[in-house]
Amino acid sequence: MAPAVDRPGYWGSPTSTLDWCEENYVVTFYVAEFWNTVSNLIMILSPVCGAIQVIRDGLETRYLAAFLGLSAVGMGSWCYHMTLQYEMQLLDELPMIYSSCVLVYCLYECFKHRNSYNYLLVFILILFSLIVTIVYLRWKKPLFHQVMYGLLVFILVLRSVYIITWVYPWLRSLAYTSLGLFLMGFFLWNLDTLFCDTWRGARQKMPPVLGAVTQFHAWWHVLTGLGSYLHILFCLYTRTLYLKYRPRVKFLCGIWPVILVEPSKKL
Ligand SMILES: CCCCCCCC/C=C\CCCCCCCC(=O)N[C@@H](CO)[C@H](O)/C=C/CCCCCCCCCCCCC
Ligand SMILES: [Zn+2]
Repeated sequence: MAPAVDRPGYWGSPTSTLDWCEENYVVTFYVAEFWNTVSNLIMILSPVCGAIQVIRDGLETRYLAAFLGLSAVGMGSWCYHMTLQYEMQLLDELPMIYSSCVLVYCLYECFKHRNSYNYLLVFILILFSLIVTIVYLRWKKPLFHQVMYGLLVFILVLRSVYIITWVYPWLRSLAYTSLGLFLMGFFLWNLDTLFCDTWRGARQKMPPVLGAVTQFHAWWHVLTGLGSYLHILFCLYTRTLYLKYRPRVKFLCGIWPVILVEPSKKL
């Protein structure tokens, strides 16, 4: 019998430049990396809930773009891990850059008047996205994408630290929870990549469901999905606080955080 990692499946041989630690086509013939695929559900569905809230409260379109961007990353990532095809990998990785650029815009423009637009920043972010896209299409090095994405995250973290240090210190817990989840996800992403042989060996000795717990790339999806969702809430809270809309965090069903603003204060 061929080793689990070489098992053929519905989508043929992988053409992506990255194949993750999860063994291919083990759970089903139709999904290359089952756990890495289904773990995207949280990244797809939670921002949909945020987007509905933005529409319902008539908030700025940029926040709708931020939530839908995160959902698009989740859908792209679903397609990529399901097929391991290069085109699907691009659907996962490029929207990570675009949606981070949307967040950079939101977070750096949060202390501006309502209905104000910074066309220069829009131009710079579109140019950056275009350059990253063109270079990455020609120079297919995952490290290039990772560095560019890491740079955007770093810019977001810097701005968040500025906001919670100098402007709204009481938003610390939201900002730190978001960052903590994100960094924990990144730590597991590294564990998955660096010690893959160890996890594969361990999984062979475990019952399948327990083995699924060691799919650390899937955990990275869950934790960064949650961290990114909370980060968008942080941006939205900062913005609506600045505009004096009296935002408050409400927990739907007692667990799921959303931002509510006063009905009379809609944009
Ligand atoms: C304060 C928290 C910042 C939150 C940033 C929110 C940015 C939201 C934008 C997009 C959401 C992306 C969510 C992750 C999707 C993961 C999809 C995925 O797994 N893609 C892989 C393929 O499946 C892809 O190849 C993976 C790329 C990983 C890149 C890792 C880069 C690490 C960057 C970490 C930098 C930490 C910097 C900390 C500075 C203090
Ligand atoms: Zn992934």
